[in-house]
Amino acid sequence: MKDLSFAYRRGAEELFGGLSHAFTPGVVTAVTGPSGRGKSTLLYVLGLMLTPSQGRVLLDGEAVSAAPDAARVRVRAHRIGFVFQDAALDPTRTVLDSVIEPALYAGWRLGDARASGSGLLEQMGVSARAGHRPGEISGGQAQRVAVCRALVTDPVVVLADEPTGNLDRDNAAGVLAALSAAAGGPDQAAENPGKGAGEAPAGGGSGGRTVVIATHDPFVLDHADEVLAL
Ligand SMILES: Nc1ncnc2c1ncn2[C@@H]1O[C@H](COP(=O)(O)OP(=O)(O)OP(=O)(O)O)[C@@H](O)[C@H]1O
Repeated sequence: MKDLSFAYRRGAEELFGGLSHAFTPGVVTAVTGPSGRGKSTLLYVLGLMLTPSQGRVLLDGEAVSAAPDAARVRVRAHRIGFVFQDAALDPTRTVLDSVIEPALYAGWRLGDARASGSGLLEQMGVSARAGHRPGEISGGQAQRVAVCRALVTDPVVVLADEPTGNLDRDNAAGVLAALSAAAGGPDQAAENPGKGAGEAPAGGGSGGRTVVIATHDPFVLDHADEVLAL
């Protein structure tokens, strides 16, 4: 991101104040800061759901935040995975249907989406819950399912908003290990041997994925490769 600022309304407080940072594939970056400073908003801007009021989001050197709507939608669908706060799974869908939805939206064939989704659920240790609905699984399982959903299209960027927010230490370790494994950097999972941790293969070519986590959680801050304070 380059010189990035965002305001929810014209004349409203500018968040981030012209922030620049190069996120690196294979690296897990934790974004932290006091409540209300704009951690979630920054993730939405990086995820192309909000448009910066100043500055740019660049992906492989391309100013994707300034691209026309259709191109932004394509980048979001194919290259970015998002873990929403509190998992935010659709209560009416089964776990597997929730996981494969982004792949179907990105135009994948049903069989390919199911294969990718089932494989991820297996790796994350939640395949036994594939046919259940979110009301029938634990908070830790729901967060791991949300990580599967974010990874199903094999994106190069994974953005996670407070993914360990309401979890105990073991479940937080599991979710963090899954995200570290997704990054595929040198320290992946080895430092975070959480219970039931996933071993999601790193995508995005040999350099792995770029993983950005908005968090207050001291456990995540301790184990992230780098910390960016807002
Ligand atoms: N949709 C919105 N419209 C207007 N203002 C908003 C909107 N969403 C958030 N804000 C405001 O923008 C600021 C940043 O909010 P944001 O949720 O990004 O902060 P945060 O650092 O993630 O906070 P927390 O740690 O409490 O989750 C806050 O002042 C918030 O009230």
